[in-house]
Amino acid sequence: MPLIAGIDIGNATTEVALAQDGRFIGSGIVATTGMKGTRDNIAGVVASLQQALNNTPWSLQDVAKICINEAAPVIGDVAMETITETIITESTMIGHNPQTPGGVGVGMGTTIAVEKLAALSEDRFAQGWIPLVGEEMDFLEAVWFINEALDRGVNVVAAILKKDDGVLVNNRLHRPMPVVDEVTLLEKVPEGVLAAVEVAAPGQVVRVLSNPYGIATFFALTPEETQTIVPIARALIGNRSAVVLKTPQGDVRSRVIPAGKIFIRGEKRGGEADVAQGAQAIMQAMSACAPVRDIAGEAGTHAGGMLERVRKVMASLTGHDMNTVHIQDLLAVDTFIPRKVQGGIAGECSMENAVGIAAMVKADRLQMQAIASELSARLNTLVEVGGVEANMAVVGALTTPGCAAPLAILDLGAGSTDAAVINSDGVVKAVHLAGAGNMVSLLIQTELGLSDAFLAEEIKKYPLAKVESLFSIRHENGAVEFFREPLSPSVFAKVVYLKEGELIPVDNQTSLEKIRLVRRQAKEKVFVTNCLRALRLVSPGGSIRDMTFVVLVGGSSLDFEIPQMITDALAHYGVVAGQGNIRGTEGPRNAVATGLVLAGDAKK
Ligand SMILES: Nc1ncnc2c1ncn2[C@@H]1O[C@H](COP(=O)(O)OP(=O)(O)OP(=O)(O)O)[C@@H](O)[C@H]1O
Ligand SMILES: [Mg+2]
Repeated sequence: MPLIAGIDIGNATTEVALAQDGRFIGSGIVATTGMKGTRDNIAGVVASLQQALNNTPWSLQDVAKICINEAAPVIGDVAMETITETIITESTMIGHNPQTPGGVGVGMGTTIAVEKLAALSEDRFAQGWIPLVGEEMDFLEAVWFINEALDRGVNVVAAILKKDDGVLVNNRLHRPMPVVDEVTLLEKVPEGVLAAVEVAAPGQVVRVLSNPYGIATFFALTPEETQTIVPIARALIGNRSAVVLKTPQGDVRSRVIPAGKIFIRGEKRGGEADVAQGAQAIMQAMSACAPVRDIAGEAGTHAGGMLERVRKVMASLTGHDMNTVHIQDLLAVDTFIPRKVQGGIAGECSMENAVGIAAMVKADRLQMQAIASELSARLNTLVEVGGVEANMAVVGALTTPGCAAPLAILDLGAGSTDAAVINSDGVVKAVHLAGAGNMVSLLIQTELGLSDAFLAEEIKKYPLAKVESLFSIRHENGAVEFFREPLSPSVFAKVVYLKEGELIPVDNQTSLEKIRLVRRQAKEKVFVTNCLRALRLVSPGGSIRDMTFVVLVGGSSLDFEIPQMITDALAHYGVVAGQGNIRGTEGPRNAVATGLVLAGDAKK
């Protein structure tokens, strides 16, 4: 009864396939412990193996041989290079999304402390006035000041409040006007300067102040001055309310931070790319240098710092010298990050251009050998480093009913996207590329400005809906679903995701459409790009058209939309893609672990 176990240590999960006399008898899956390819993985390996054994009469002592994968970790995908930044050196705008601005419309006038309205001389009544209300003042008192001024004929056109009383104030005014509230740094708003205040109707966004020519019209700006306020207008796009102040010293600009260069050393040629040129330039340089040996960043820049960090983390975890850690692949994607506008008055954010990068470290056979020996000593069994993941994945994928060589596979994991082709003689060609599920979650998290990585992971995995009434929801595809029992008031009017029949609210002010768009784009940017890139590299003739069938395996092929996206993209090349079903029972999971067992068995 010799038992043999194949164990796939992944960036996210450690999977086990367990076989006895050439027959599979169990599987296990647990979250990977520690960084892939390091000693910390052992705890997860043991737990996963134990799980696979749980449904069998055997125990750890009965396992005669274990085959582990040659693991190449993907790290550094947390690094985002900001390439633009909006800086306001003088207080020149307020553009935020308070929950409750009051009124609607645009008002243009001079700022004044609310209590000073009473002291205005009559000849100044007609010019527009915008009172500033600090936190020490009760809203009723502020209303009294404004109404009293209006009654005397003072032309009050808008108001700016520190506290969140916008609606309370507006409801009591004798004349409707835009009221912006929650301006936390109100004391930084100078008195006696020209200002424009805009509040959009509920469900709408500001139109006048998010348009540079709109601002130029109000302040009678010259073409040169209009140039300098473009960043303000850009930062105000999508807000419900906005204030633009004209201060003589106002100095707003969008500047490009030197993001630095990336140097690529290929087997045949080297190349470089400027991070500020965006993802496309980087990926072009990458493909020109394929196959890549190592990647470095320019010293003293963001890019350099990021790639060196990757090397450093790996070196410290494996106890090797930094110079021996090679970065073998990198995926760059264009993205946006909400960044605090420097000099803003109400905690404004502006979406800045950025490049997200996932970097993969070359698998280190010696390191894997060390893990194998330690595991061997611990379990008192034979442990072998079985083989390269993608090669094993093909072997595993071939257990899918209806599959036979020649065949191509795509293993969509957490850290890497792997591809392999096997021809009719059984010869395998494989690649291992950086960027997969973790990168998608990271893009969702940053583009939606979520503080919580778990929420981003959930948004990636589950479809959205909007709760329209206590008895109905509208799914993201437009379908309406009714319920017999009333829904919980906690989800009312919220955007929710549907997880195993449960409605979970997304407590974020972003609209369903925006979340869906960000989610789908993140998946396309990572998986469609990587799948095409990977298939091109393994295709015998260098063209995706040479392939007919592609089997999708790995955790990310369980996604509710990624397989369709890839099928669609490959259909243009006449390639048919479908989800694998490993051993006819495991779905797209367990391919590498199953392949390790089969390869290990064959070696005997
Ligand atoms: N139901 C699901 N829908 C969408 N994505 C999913 C689902 N289940 C798992 N995933 C994603 O699959 C990924 C994990 O896949 P897998 O376990 O194959 O990776 P791994 O082998 O650990 O990583 P790698 O091969 O890169 O080392 C994670 O990014 C996870 O978010
Ligand atoms: Mg994997």
